[in-house]
Amino acid sequence: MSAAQPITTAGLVHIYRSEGHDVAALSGVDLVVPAGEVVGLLGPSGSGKSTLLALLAGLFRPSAGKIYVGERELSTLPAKDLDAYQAQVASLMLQGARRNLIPYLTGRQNVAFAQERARALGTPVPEVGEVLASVGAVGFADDPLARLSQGQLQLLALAVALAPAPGVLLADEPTSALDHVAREQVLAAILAANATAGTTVVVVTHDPEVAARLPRTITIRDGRIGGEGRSGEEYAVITADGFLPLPGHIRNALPPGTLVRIEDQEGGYLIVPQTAHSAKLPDP
Ligand SMILES: Nc1ncnc2c1ncn2[C@@H]1O[C@H](COP(=O)(O)OP(=O)(O)OP(=O)(O)O)[C@@H](O)[C@H]1O
Repeated sequence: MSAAQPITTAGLVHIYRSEGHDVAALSGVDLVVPAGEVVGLLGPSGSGKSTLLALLAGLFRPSAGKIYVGERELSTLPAKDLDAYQAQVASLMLQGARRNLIPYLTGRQNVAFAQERARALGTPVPEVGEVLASVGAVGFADDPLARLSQGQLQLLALAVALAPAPGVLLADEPTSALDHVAREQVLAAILAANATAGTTVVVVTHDPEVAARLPRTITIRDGRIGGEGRSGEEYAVITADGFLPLPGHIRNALPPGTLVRIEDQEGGYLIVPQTAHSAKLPDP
């Protein structure tokens, strides 16, 4: 069982190196998630959300930058400690329930199996029945997985992720491809894990209704933090090196290369694009 952990990333960069070309998936992410917070990660397809989640889970190392989870710094953590981190501290729920479940085991057996590494490391883990009850999966925990609905499988995938009572839950699209009722059950179970155990939660979602239920959302755009939502209000976020990503609709109006003046205003700042008139140099 692990206490809730704060997460901080500094200048996080990830480049996938493949034959012929490299892909920069993350290009400088500065993220702060206090211990016990629930945060939604939003953003267009290919913007880098899954890559960020995988790096936070310690699946691979970043190309540059730092990832702090509690006292640990993941980019330089020895392999043995990274293994213990994955077993005891951070649980990753991959997109697609079945990718988190061993198909020939029941839900109950899957949860027990998911606790083995933590047990072997001497970490106390909750009773299997307790984990299943916490997500509302007791009624179908002994059925063959092949007989279960998509929503039931997703609840079991969540139970597997919560099996070692992690301090951090990282969930990639946990409500995609679910009907309304199942989506509510999965979301409620995630929020309950946060409320009862204080688990820090980072959840990737494309679903605006799910995003609206989260207290804070972060939008990733082109491998950077492009904006934050707080209680339905959207904000742009200034990066550590002083850059200000423009919201999408303003980006369309101000193409790359546009010159703007930043003017002090009462209570704020005004961005004034250069016009043909304002660009005219004064007569000598
Ligand atoms: N294993 C890989 N090898 C090469 N490029 C990759 C790999 N995984 C992801 N990418 C590329 O990295 C970029 C970010 O991908 P990522 O999957 O992190 O985005 P995403 O926001 O999670 O997308 P989606 O919402 O579609 O899941 C994309 O351009 C993607 O094509």
